[in-house]
Amino acid sequence: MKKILIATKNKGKVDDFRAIFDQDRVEIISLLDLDSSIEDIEETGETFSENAILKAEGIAEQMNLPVLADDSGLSIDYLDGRPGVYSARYAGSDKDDQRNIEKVLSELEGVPLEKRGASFICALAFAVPGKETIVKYGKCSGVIVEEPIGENGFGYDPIFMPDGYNLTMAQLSPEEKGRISHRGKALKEMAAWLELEGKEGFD
Ligand SMILES: O=P(O)(O)OP(=O)(O)OP(=O)(O)OC[C@H]1O[C@@H](n2cnc3c(O)ncnc32)[C@H](O)[C@@H]1O
Ligand SMILES: [Mg+2]
Repeated sequence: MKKILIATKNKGKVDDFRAIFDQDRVEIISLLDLDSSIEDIEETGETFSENAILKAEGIAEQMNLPVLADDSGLSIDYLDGRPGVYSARYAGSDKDDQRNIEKVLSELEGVPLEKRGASFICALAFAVPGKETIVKYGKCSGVIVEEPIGENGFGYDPIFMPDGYNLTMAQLSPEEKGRISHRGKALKEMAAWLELEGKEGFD
């Protein structure tokens, strides 16, 4: 079985990737499965793609292995694109999903639904030691609802209702989320590109 290393310490992201890949053919491993001697990569970039490349190349170099990394976040129209690249730490350095959600909801208090448009964005980088890194993107548009609903997923999923759904992302099954999410779309683009180029693909 093929193994893919995802350069993330976010358990929710790892679960998302596991739901997207065919688990009988690909084993997903992440930084959570490796010993902690791996140096943390600082996300010093100003864009999703810069940070995705930093993470993928940083870990690929340390491990001498091909690595996938995603940098992602929520861009809210009414907040001029915030929290954006700062999504993980929007309410503080402890990366607390609950507090991040509360901050967003308080900033949108009283804002009507038609002005609550938002998009999840994902930049996905694939780094192979000694080769040029590839980056692909995915976007999922929707609205920010007024109260958190649902138990699945992670991050801002309970307050994000994707276009065409009457459910929040946290009410969708992991497989359904993978079909429509920013992460699922970026991964599909990446897989298609690797196939097109005749490169060693994922599955
Ligand atoms: O950097 P790694 O270790 O991968 O983990 P992270 O959580 O710090 O990941 P990012 O730097 O890419 O920040 C992404 C944040 O954007 C939000 N986010 C991204 N994708 C999401 C999704 O599918 N559902 C809900 N929130 C998401 C969530 O708050 C994430 O913590
Ligand atoms: Mg991060």
